[in-house]
Amino acid sequence: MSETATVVRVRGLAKNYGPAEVLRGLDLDVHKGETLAVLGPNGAGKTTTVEILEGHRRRTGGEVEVLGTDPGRAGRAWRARIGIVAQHASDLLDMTVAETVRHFAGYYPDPRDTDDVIAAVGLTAQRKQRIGRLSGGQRRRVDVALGIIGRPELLFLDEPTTGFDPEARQQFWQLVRGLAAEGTTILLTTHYLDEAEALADRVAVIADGRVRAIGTTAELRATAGDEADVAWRDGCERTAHPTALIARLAKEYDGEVPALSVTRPSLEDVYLTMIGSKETTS
Ligand SMILES: Nc1ncnc2c1ncn2[C@@H]1O[C@H](COP(=O)(O)OP(=O)(O)OP(=O)(O)O)[C@@H](O)[C@H]1O
Repeated sequence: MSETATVVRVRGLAKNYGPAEVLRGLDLDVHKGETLAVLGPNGAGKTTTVEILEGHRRRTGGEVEVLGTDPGRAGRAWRARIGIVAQHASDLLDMTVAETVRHFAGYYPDPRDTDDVIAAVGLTAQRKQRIGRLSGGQRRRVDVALGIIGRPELLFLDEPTTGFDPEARQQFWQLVRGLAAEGTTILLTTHYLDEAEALADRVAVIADGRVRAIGTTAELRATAGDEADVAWRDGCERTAHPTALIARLAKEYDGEVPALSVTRPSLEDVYLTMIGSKETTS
């Protein structure tokens, strides 16, 4: 079965909102056990794509298979195999953290232990606090807890760390790495390139309703070619042959080149070029 290797298979996905064509032939595979990060500018269609994969939104056209099933027709058993941390936090009632997580655990056939999950998201001290009295970042952690309580095979994380302080982000990254190490397939959308670099096996860049590029961060960086910026006290130059330039400079200066630096394009530079907000050469 295709399910063993490919957990998500998308071909020619199209989505229109009225006259607006948001997705226009999007192709994407997510392999079993990998963490895939989806990047793209505001309005690129990341949430739309994720919600179609979750079965929460209808598509206009194309083929979609998630865990071997069309999410548009999937039932309860399929739903129990996926976990969702949506972009907009579920605003939950007057219940405490522990009550809420326990309540959601009841929806799944083989849930994780409630206290373990609360500890994993760093809310042990708040377990008896009402959700309404938590900070924004703490509420987001509850969302994460609810997303993983059912021991999902496939976890969707839509901008999960928005509003997290730096320490909470680091803790969350550890948590995601742990889930990945247990074999969970993870599809993550993010605006943070460092988050994509820290967590993702592969990165997909969505722009103009399609996947513009997909690969490891090293592969995406390599699309920038061999060019590097060489700068020194008396000048700077962009070149595909930085070593040769430095050798020449070393001769000119007869030894140490003053204030020498070599800079390769960052993932952010490559990304911004890809989505068209930055020129390739300066
Ligand atoms: N229910 C809707 N009705 C009409 N237009 C919508 C609807 N939902 C989304 N859109 C539009 O579709 C486009 C894609 O939205 P989507 O939320 O998928 O983008 P995104 O890549 O997740 O953006 P962000 O990075 O800002 O979260 C946007 O132009 C948005 O305005």
